[in-house]
Amino acid sequence: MTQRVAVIGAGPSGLAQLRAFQSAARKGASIPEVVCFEKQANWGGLWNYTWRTGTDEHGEPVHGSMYRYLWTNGPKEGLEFADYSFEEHFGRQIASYPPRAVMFDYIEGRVKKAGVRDWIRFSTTVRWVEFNEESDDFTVTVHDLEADHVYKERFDHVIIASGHFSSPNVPEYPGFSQFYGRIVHAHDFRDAREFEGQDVLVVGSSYSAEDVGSQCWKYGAKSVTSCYRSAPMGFNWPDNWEEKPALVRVDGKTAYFRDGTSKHVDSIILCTGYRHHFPFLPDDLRLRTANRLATADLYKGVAYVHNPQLFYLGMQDQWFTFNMFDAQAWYVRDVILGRITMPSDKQALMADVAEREAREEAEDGTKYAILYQGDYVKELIAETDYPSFDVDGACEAFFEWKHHKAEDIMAFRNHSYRSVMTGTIAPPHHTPWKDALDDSMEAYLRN
Ligand SMILES: Cc1cc2nc3c(=O)[nH]c(=O)nc-3n(C[C@H](O)[C@H](O)[C@H](O)COP(=O)(O)OP(=O)(O)OC[C@H]3O[C@@H](n4cnc5c(N)ncnc54)[C@H](O)[C@@H]3O)c2cc1C
Repeated sequence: MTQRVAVIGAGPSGLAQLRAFQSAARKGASIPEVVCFEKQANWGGLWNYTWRTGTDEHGEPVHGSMYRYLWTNGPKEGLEFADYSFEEHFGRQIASYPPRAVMFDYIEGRVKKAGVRDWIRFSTTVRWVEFNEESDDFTVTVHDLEADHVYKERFDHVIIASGHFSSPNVPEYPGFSQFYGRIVHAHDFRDAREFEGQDVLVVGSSYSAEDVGSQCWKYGAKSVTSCYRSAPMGFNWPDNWEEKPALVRVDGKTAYFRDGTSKHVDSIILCTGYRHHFPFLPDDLRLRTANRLATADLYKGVAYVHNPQLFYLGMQDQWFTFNMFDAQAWYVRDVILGRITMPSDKQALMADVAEREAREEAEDGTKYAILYQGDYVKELIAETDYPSFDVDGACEAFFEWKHHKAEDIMAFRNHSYRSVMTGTIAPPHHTPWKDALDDSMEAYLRN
């Protein structure tokens, strides 16, 4: 009987999985029946932008965490698909930090070409997955949101590609319930113009804090204050941006910090991260991991050690994104197709995880993390027919990116880098940082 594979989510990871199976089929392999369940009405995951916050048109939690004027944070040269370059998609090289509409178009271009849209059941949320010991397969319960119909199907393998930047981590601080400005998590941040003329407090010190704070500043906030738990971001911020140690409490519209200082604030944006959240999984199948390079309990970063018929994609802290998801998806495909044999003994699977964790813990620092993930991508692609690409070149692009941010955090997106697929250098782009209200693809490509 034909094997059946369920893929949960049609974001960049889930789409990588569909493309992996399609490319094997195109080369003549016999592949399982692949069904992808996507709760949104379109593909693209986080890159499928929505203005909505809270709940969607079906009353489901909104998945999107991206905002109106989001430009890629890292250079596109680090994430380019090895089987579908930006040049192939746009017919020419484009600048290194595209706005999200351009990224969506690029993501969509590859899967449109692959012709896998009809493998996806849109507006269909996975409600529950359980493993059947006797039949050695899974029962997946889904809700067709348009028809408002719940049904179950059986699958031999389940691949979780539901992302981990959608369920916000929302801390509580004394005085929040009395604060009479707006308190919003980055998950619900959509348009920086809302904060024009305001004193904005950004809680956190990672990418969200950096970019959301920068957006507020660029779109006219009166001042930005960011606060950190362990270390400041340390960039050369503009005059009206101040970094402070941890927030302790708020009183009225005054925020108090660990060093005893205080600041008037009109709005508070919590850039306090996300949780790995799988409300559709029972305890025995549910990944419990921090956002780290070596996820807990995943052999080769993908196969769930407690049930190796279950896979997770893209659960790592992400330096590499799209091409790492591809490397993982091709690996998972080849395990399912029987081209790769994983150890059958659980101890061996767990030993692999322990080794990865030990390596991650041996050293730290950004450069190390980038190299670590680069090595991981190399390791996986060496085992499959995913087109090999210049992973070291991608690491170089990330190093240059870090360097350019340290030089000028507000203008680092004006730099361009060399494509690791085609070798051409991206044209320069002058991101209009003060007034980039036209972030459409047309405006970008005109540049
Ligand atoms: C604000 C922000 C900015 C970012 N900027 C960049 C950037 O500049 N460059 C970069 O490379 N990466 C960036 N990322 C990282 C981003 O996580 C990845 O680019 C990518 O979107 C991850 O793909 P994914 O498929 O793993 O997850 P997602 O994109 O989150 O897609 C998961 C999909 O699963 C679906 N899903 C979830 N639960 C269910 C369910 N129960 N049933 C059915 N479907 C379900 C969702 O609807 C969604 O479509 C950013 C992330 C955020 C939050």
